[in-house]
Amino acid sequence: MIGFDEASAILAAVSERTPVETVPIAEAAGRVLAAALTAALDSPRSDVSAMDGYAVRSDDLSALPARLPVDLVSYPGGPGLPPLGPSQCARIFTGAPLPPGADRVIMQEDVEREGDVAVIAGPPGPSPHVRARASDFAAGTELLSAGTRLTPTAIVTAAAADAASLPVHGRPRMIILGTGDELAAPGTARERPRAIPESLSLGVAAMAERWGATCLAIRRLPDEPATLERAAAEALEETDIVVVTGGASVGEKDFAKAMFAPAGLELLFSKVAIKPGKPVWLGRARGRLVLGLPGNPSSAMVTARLFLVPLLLRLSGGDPAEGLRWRPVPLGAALPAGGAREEFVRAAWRDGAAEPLGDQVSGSQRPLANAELLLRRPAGCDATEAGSNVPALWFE
Ligand SMILES: Nc1nc2c(c(=O)[nH]1)N[C@H]1C(S)=C(S)[C@@H](COP(=O)(O)OP(=O)(O)OC[C@H]3O[C@@H](n4cnc5c(N)ncnc54)[C@H](O)[C@@H]3O)O[C@H]1N2
Ligand code: MOO
Repeated sequence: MIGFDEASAILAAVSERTPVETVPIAEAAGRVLAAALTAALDSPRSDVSAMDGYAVRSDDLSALPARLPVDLVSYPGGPGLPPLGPSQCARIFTGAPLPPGADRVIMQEDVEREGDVAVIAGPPGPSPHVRARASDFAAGTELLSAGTRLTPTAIVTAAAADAASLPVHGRPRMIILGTGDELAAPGTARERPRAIPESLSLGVAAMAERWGATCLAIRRLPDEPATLERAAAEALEETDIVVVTGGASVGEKDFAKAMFAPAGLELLFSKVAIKPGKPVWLGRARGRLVLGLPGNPSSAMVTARLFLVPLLLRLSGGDPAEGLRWRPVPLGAALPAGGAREEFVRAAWRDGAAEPLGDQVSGSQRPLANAELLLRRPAGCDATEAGSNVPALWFE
């Protein structure tokens, strides 16, 4: 059985990417840029004021107090200004262009007005309060490289470059096939004596959408081979990635892999030495990726976070490692020594520390309500004391 890092490396090496499309910048947030973006203009476009105040020539402040007539006014987006002559000043506002000749701005809090004259009594501070032309970036500069995810902050940079539309990878389209005779749509399980609510696909779909995928459909299927094979073939026609839940193990009705056999399933990995989620598998059929998640709900959500999220990032042109940014967090309560498989402990975030949840049973669903973090514990690790740092991921 391979380990988590090995499985992650196999996953990160898949070559599939969604096609590139050009979308209006207003629709590009969250996507991955498919080409480098260069600035169409300088920023700032000219020397501009960083404060509301008065634009002056430093030479005019050699004798204080300086009494300078306010002969000009400069607003952001206002008309161009004539040069500032000796012993003149300009009223100016934050972001407005400095008139030619001015080289610093005095904040209005440091200026007294006597009618049309500005009186500057004290020496100016060290900052000229000027943002120089192109000091942020110059036209033609590469601001974002291909492969950059357009986060809420990066989209501001892209818009500042004066881009109207952006070439980005498509959102990965996903279909979830939930297998199991016992499964019923939530709200209907009580109508059949041995049915249980099909809970998993909703969590998997929500997680995938959060990470940029579009869930085209959730299909709940009985453990019936012919039906499953038909559903597998159909899903492979329609989507970029198929996620199958349940039927991953060795039971007589575990058909998740078998249902893709007529479509020529090639396994990339099957079974990973992790707890929970050992039966997780990844394959390819008819040129589409297929990810199999175990049916136990906690196992399924853990493996969705650890494998589906990086896979969606990869498909959408991004870096799968973006999805696995482990950060050290202090442990709120001691943990016993690790077992034979690498373990991903569900924890809540309480008072600035990760508090391991009491119920770590992979079939449990109630603890998922409070599972905010996954804590990574290597196989065979020593017991960990409260207060020690452990690597953690947000479980969302
Ligand atoms: N002999 C062995 N038995 C099992 C092994 C093993 O190695 N040898 N592995 C165990 C582990 S670990 C896991 S995890 C489970 C995973 O099994 P399956 O993927 O085949 O899952 P199912 O049997 O279909 O279901 C397990 C459990 O989860 C419930 N379930 C399934 N799908 C859903 C859903 N969409 N929503 C809510 N609940 C769901 C299902 O009713 C079962 O209770 O296998 C162990 N067995
Ligand atoms: O891997 Mo299973 O997920 O331990 O229950």
